[in-house]
Amino acid sequence: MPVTTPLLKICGLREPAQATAIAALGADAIGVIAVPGSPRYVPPEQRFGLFAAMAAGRPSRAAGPEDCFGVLVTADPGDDQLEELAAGRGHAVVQLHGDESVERCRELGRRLGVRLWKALRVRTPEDLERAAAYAGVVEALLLDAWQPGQLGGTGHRIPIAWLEDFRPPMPWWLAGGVGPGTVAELLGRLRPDGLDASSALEERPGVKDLGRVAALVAAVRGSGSG
Ligand SMILES: O=C(O)c1ccccc1N[C@@H]1O[C@H](COP(=O)(O)O)[C@@H](O)[C@H]1O
Repeated sequence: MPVTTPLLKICGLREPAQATAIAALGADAIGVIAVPGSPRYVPPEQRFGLFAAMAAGRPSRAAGPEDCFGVLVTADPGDDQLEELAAGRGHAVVQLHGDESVERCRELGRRLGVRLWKALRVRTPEDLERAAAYAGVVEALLLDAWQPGQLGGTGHRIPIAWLEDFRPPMPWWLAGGVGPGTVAELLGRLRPDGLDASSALEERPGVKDLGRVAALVAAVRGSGSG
């Protein structure tokens, strides 16, 4: 049976030139961090420039299903932040990386008018049982490793064995320590719809090593026949 190649998101960019280069290398999405306190935080007034730079690097220069799209990463946003997260600011998706309940996700979906992904930070295998409740409320789930005192961008991995039987009723992305050195093992054992990579590709927080990004794109594209 043919194996579908997962989509690839490169997260935590801060420089427009990197957004252009990474879209041109063939990433399916880029992520921009809107979580204050993160070393990858980008203030609201700089985000549109990053997504516009990404669009300039798209192979076809026209948005289509196969083109690179923008993801804005937030965590437990308050109502005073909704304006900066809403549609029309260059991103197609808002990734909710905090402790957002199903009800809060439903409300945010109504108020933001963008596609939503819910990140679950997985501390134990039982945490995976929370996934199904988000079906029909968000477009996709993203699994990341739980770490004390940090929301994301930690480089820590979820044990693969916990995920081998994970079949949520919606698309799912795998994050946490994804890089060119780990992708073969991941895709040999798991079938996520997408992979999300950040700190394993970095020279320093927010600055990617483009050689490592290219190696990851090649490894993911070489992983399947679909
Ligand atoms: O990257 C950050 O600094 C960050 C801060 C707050 C919430 C999420 C964040 N990043 C997300 O973390 C995962 C995994 O990153 P890594 O590959 O393990 O470094 C990814 O989904 C980022 O979107």
